[in-house]
Amino acid sequence: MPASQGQSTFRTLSRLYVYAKPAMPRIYTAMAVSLTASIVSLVIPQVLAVLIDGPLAHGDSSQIWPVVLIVLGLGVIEALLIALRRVLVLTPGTHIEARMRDSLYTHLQDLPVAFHDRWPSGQLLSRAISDLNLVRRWLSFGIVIMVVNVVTIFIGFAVLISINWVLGLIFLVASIPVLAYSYVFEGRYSEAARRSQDQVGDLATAVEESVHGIRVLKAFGRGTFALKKFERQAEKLRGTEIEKAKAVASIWLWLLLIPDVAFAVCLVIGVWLASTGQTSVGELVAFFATGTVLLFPVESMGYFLAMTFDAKTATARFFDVLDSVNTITDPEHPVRIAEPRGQLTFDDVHFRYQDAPERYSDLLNGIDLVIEPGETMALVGLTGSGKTTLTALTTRLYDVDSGAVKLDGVDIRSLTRTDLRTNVAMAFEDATLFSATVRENVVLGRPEASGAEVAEALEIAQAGFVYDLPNGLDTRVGEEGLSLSGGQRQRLALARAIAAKPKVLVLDDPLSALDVDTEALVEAALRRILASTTALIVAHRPSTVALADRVALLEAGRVTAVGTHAELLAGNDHYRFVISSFEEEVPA
Ligand SMILES: Nc1ncnc2c1ncn2[C@@H]1O[C@H](COP(=O)(O)OP(=O)(O)OP(=O)(O)O)[C@@H](O)[C@H]1O
Repeated sequence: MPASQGQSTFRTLSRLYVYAKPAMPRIYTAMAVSLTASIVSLVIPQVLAVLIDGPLAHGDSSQIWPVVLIVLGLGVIEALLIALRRVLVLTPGTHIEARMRDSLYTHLQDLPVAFHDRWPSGQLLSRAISDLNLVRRWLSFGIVIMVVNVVTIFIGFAVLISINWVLGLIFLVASIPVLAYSYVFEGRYSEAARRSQDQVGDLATAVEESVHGIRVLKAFGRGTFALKKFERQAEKLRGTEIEKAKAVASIWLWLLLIPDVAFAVCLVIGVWLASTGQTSVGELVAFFATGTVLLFPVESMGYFLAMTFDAKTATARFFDVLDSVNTITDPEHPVRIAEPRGQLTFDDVHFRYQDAPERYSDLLNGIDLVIEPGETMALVGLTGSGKTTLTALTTRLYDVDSGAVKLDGVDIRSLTRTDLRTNVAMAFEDATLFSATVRENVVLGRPEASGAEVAEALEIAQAGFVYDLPNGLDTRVGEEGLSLSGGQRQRLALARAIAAKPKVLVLDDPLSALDVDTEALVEAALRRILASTTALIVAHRPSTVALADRVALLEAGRVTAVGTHAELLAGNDHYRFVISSFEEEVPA
């Protein structure tokens, strides 16, 4: 259970203060304006009492119209104040929502990959969209009306008691079961609200997954399977929403019933008091008119309590993400490598994924490897041996558990992440492109790259096809580059890594989706830049191994052999075994 879940409503909601602070003057003003409107509405019955007990009782018709005009004037003032309240809270609410969304997005960008491994995207999406929407509605509407309602109810009770303390006390006693039920309601509703918001996140994940994997689902005819899964989740959410609605309905029942019963009791006693001359008709009318004014604040309390608990759980879910600590941060006193040479060293590196079973030894269990400046090292190993994981350590997508990865002898944790990632660029097998232009995608790692550098990177990656796109480099590629083929996406991702002009290039099987001819062309062009760049290339194909000066063999969490391809082929059984699992033969 997230820590925030056990916290009180007040404590959770008070955490919004940091975001709401700039808007607080307007929110306080809105409360004051709204409270004035409520007080005006409470004054109207008093004026009516004066009208009934004065001009009406004495048959003084000349005094009736001025009093009627006062009532009308008060009504107009109340309406204007309510309109002003709306104007006051509308804009600050949207600003707060935008600020919270910005900080959520910034934090998500900053959090390490390990966080994103654990959190389904739909849960993050629902927090960024629907939860923040709930918080905005509460801050710009719910909290103002809640506070004003509570104050109005207190003032109203005081007025009722001042008009007639016997009848007033009956109302006061009637409020006790309402308060008790509100307490029960909090527990019941808050729990369901949290469940519902979590289920919205699960549903968003299901939609995201099925849209993302639409080709696979269609190709395997598994659309019905996805639909059934979606329906089950949607049905679960519907059940929770009904539970919430039932909880609200039951508190509404009490909030409607109890004041009505109190009204009926007061009516009987009030008529008796008036008939025995213990109170005037005017007082009685004022009492019931005031009671009627109080009905809305009392009856709407169920709605606003539900809104408050929705906002509380939404706030808790927001802070669940924001409280997630980023363990991969910049050092307090970063080291700068004045002139990076590009030597990459793995020094007794240990690493395991957080969710790996304890009985497993470390996935990387003491890696020692030195890649000299300008050297191209191929990394070879059986599938699942940890090659991709090893490459991810070079840019601190994950941090080592012990040992160190070093750039020019400096522990990469001593560099700022920006410095590190400027010096080390990666291209992944699964090439992700963003919904932006081709150019924007290519210069992602180095926005200042010149036109000539972009053209060179595209040429090396054999990505000349971009010039044939409708708007050339300015063509927007679709979400994740889905409008391009796998091989085209890989070539753009490779061009992106090359355009970053790093000292160290880390390529995780970057040519796997290319046909043999294109791969040969890319390799020939790559050789040119690899001559001056340190490179670590995960190889699944003999042709990729052929690019390398030396090959490192990853076996059981360690680098068990380093040498030229020919040396390893001649003297290492495991290497021969791994190579034999490749599809083609490598020229020795
Ligand atoms: N994000 C993750 N969380 C937990 N375990 C992971 C994660 N990524 C990979 N693993 C596990 O770590 C092991 C090594 O994975 P890795 O992708 O590094 O291997 P690989 O050698 O690159 O494999 P391949 O040659 O198939 O690409 C696998 O058993 C995998 O299940």
